[in-house]
Amino acid sequence: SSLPTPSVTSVLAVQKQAMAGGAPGALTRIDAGSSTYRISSGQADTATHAAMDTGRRFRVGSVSKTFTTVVLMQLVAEGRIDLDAPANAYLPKPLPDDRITVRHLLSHRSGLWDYTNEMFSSTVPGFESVRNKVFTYQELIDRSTAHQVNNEPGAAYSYSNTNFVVLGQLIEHVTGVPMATHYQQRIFEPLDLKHTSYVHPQTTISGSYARGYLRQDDTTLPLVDSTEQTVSWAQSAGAIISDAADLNRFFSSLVSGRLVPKAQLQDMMRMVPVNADGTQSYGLGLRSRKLSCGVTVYGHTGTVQGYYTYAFTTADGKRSMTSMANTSNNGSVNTVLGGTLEAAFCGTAPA
Ligand SMILES: CC1(C)S[C@@H]2[C@H](NC(=O)CCCC[C@H](NC(=O)C[NH3+])C(=O)[O-])C(=O)N2[C@H]1C(=O)[O-]
Repeated sequence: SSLPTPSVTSVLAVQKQAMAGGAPGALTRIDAGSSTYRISSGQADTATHAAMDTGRRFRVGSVSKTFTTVVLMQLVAEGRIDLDAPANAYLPKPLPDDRITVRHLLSHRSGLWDYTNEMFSSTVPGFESVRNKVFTYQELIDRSTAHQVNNEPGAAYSYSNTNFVVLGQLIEHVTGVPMATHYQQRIFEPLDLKHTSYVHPQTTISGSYARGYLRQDDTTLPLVDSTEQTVSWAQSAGAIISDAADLNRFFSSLVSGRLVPKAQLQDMMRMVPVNADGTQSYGLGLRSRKLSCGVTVYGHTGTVQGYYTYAFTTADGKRSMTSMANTSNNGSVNTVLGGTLEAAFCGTAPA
């Protein structure tokens, strides 16, 4: 492709910066045509000092939202769900506003309040209070609807985990099939994503994986090992486990039309700017970022206790990158890690 060669030196510099900022380790995998770049730094386990390596699995957080969107859009293509119908037409218990459509949920324009704002207002106590809990979708939705909405349906973009918890409930209510089965049969098996799983509410990660470390709000205190958790607070909004190779294959397959028909893919990739300079946009369960070299990449980011993830691909799927740092509650590390996008797609060094 006409893209500049990825800069391994720059990826390494970004990962070293992330570690200087407090991440025990980081990994980046770039798949560019027939070339694969595997770059890892630091530790996957700070107790055993096991080295990070790009083959390790990790919790992907909100990258899960794109997987949930693929399931939903397949059901749209099958004529079972209408994007512009009220979500209440498909739910067991109505949302407070009949005007909220399925499309509003997928584009974070429903206005539904994000219950994690309250759940994690105090980072480690919040995490410790839910890490072994199992929630129903309805319990999470009820936490949201106890609060005022952020905006009228469709009136603004306001990112909310609630939207994708409602979508998980909606898909299960319409089909009578659990999300785990949809993910497995509609995505993981067809794409042969051998290292991707949805094991909610199991707390452990199987195979080779990186441990995750949550920074405390009092940053002078030691990191908290947050690896084992149910992620029941997120489920269809954030509970998938994967690795870099599988995420690269998922996003390149998505944009190459292997997961949803053209009409649905076009719907997903119809982007609305969500930041001041228009370099970041959101479509349906999908982010895009316009990079310094003029390339726009499509994918999603993830933040779950102990793990930051960037997973993006070019519009033609010919180059994909996944980058992960095994810490969270550390905004500067998250921002620094985003520099791998410029290194991978523009071949440039971090600013
Ligand atoms: C929009 C985001 C950033 S937040 C959303 C989702 N992750 C969460 O909602 C987790 C929030 C708490 C995580 C925790 N932080 C605190 O507890 C702070 N008090 C930490 O850093 O581990 C995800 O993933 N999305 C990211 C996304 O889409 O990129």
